[in-house]
Amino acid sequence: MDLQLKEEDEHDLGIEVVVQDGDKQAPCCVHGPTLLFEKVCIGDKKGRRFYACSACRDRKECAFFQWEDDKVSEARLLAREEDIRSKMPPFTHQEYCARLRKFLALPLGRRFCQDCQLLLLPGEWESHASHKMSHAEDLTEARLSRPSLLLKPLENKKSNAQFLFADRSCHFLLDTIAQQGYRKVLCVGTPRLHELIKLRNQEGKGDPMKSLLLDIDFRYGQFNSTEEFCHYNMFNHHFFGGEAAEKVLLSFLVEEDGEKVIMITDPPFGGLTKPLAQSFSQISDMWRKLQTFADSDVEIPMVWVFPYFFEPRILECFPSFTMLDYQVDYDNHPLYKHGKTGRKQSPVRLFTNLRPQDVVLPKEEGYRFCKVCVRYVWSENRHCNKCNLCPSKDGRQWKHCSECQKCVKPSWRHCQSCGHCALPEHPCGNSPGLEGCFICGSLKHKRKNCPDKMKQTTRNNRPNRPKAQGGRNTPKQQAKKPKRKSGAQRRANKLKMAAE
Ligand SMILES: C[S@@+](CC[C@H](N)C(=O)[O-])C[C@H]1O[C@@H](n2cnc3c(N)ncnc32)[C@H](O)[C@@H]1O
Ligand SMILES: [Zn+2]
Ligand SMILES: [Zn+2]
Ligand SMILES: [Zn+2]
Ligand SMILES: [Zn+2]
Ligand SMILES: [Zn+2]
Ligand SMILES: [Zn+2]
Repeated sequence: MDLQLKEEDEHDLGIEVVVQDGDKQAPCCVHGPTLLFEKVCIGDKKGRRFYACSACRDRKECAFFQWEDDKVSEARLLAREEDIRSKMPPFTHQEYCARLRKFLALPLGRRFCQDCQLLLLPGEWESHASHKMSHAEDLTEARLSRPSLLLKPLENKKSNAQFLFADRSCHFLLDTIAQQGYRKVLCVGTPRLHELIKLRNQEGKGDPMKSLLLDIDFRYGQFNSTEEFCHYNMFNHHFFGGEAAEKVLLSFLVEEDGEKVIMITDPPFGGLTKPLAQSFSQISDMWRKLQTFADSDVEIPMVWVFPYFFEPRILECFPSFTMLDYQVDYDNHPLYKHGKTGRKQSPVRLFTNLRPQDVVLPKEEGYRFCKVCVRYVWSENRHCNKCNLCPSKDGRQWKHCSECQKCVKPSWRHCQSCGHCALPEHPCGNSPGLEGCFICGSLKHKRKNCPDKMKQTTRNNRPNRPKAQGGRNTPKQQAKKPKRKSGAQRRANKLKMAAE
C-alpha cells in the first residue's frame, strides 16, 4: 500500500474553521491569535463557535479553548498572560545570536545539549551535566552549518511532524529556483532548503542567493542571524518578534538590482488550507505593494509543497496555481522516503504559479515532457486523447471510462446503479446511509450534497487530513461530539480504500 493518506477523508470531521470577516480581535494563545472554529451539528444550522489554537491540532500541545460568546473574567485573562509568558522560549533571538558568537569563539570544548537542544556556554555545562551531550568533534563548523542534521526533528505527529527534504528533492528545488534566476528565497517552514542555500553561498557555487527562514521552530534562532530567521506562525501570519521581525520580512521582499524573490513553503500536512492561504496571501500583498510596476492581482512567485489530494482546496484559494507531477521525497518520513529497494511513491507534490513548462522535471527519475499538456509529467501519467490531458494525480496510470467521460483511478469500475465509477466494493446506490446528512440531518443525501452547505459561503470546509494526523476535537467536557461512526470503523474503511 503506497498511498496511505486519502482524499476520501473529506467531510469526515465535524469541526470547521470560520474565516473571520472584519477585524474582530481573536484572543491569543502562546502561538498568537487563535482561530475561530465551528462545531457542525446534525440538524443544527449554526453550530456553536469557539476559539482554539491556530498552530496545534492537539489539545495536549496547546489547551487554549474559548467559546465565542464566553465572557472572560479579568482573573482568567491575567492567568492566560502569565501562561503565555511562562511558555516563551528561554532566550530572545538577539540573545541566541550573542550566544552563538561566544560559542564559535570558544577555544576548547564545544557542547550541545541534546536533551535541551541547546548550544551550551561553559558556565552552563554543570547544570546540564546529567543530560545527553554532543561534543566538539560533532560540532565542527561544517556540522553547525547543517542545523537540520543536529536538531532532533519535532515529532509531535498532529501539528508538527517535521519531515525534512531528502537531498535530491532539496537540490532539485534549489536548482530549479536558481536556474530561473531567483536570488532571494523566502523559506516558510523549509529549514533544510534555507540551510542548503547558505551552504551553496559558502561554497561559492553559482550566483549568491539570499534566504530568509520563517518557522515556528525557535531552535533555528540559535543558528541564524535576525536577518536570516524570524520566529513565525504560518497559520495566523504571526511574528513572535513583533514589528521588528515583520520589518525583516518587508525589507527581504524588496527586489533591488534585479534580485527576484520566490517563496517556498512546506507546511505541516495536517494543516488547514484556508488559514495557510490567508497568510500566504498576506505575504504576497506585502511583496506586491513593494513592486513599482505591479498590477493589482500579480502574486509573489510561490511553490507550495503539499499532498496531491489537497489540490481542489489549494486551487480554490489560488486559482492561478498548477499542481506539478514531481514527487517530493523526505528523509525521515517512514512511508515516503526513497529507499534502497526503490521508490515508494510519495503523495507530496508542488503547487505553483510558475509556468509549468519552466519547471523541468528530471528525466532520469522518470519524468517526461507532454507536448499537448505543455508540462512535465510522471512516466505512468499517460496522455488521454479523449480527455486531452495527462489525468493521473496519484502517480498511477489512470484509465478512461467512456460512460463517465473522464479518466479514473485504475482500481475503479463503472457502477450502473450509481451512474459513475467507484471502487468495486463501494457502498452502492449513493445511499446516505443510516446516519443521513451531517449538516441538516436529512436521510436523502450525504453532507457532500447538502443544499444548506452551498448557502454557507463564508465557512471553510475542513480540508482532507491524513488520518494518522487526526483531527481537532472540542474538549470532551465542554462539547458533545455529534454521533459518528467509531474512529476505528472509519479508519478501517479508509485503509481499505487506500489499498485499492
Ligand atoms: C513538513 S516540515 C517541512 C520541512 C521541509 N521539508 C524542509 O526539509 O526544510 C514543516 C515545517 O514547518 C514548520 N512549522 C510547523 N508548524 C508551523 C507553523 N504553525 N508556523 C510556521 N512554521 C511551522 C516546522 O517547524 C517544519 O520546519
Ligand atoms: Zn496555541
Ligand atoms: Zn540540557
Ligand atoms: Zn498530456
Ligand atoms: Zn480520459
Ligand atoms: Zn465510469
Ligand atoms: Zn454503486
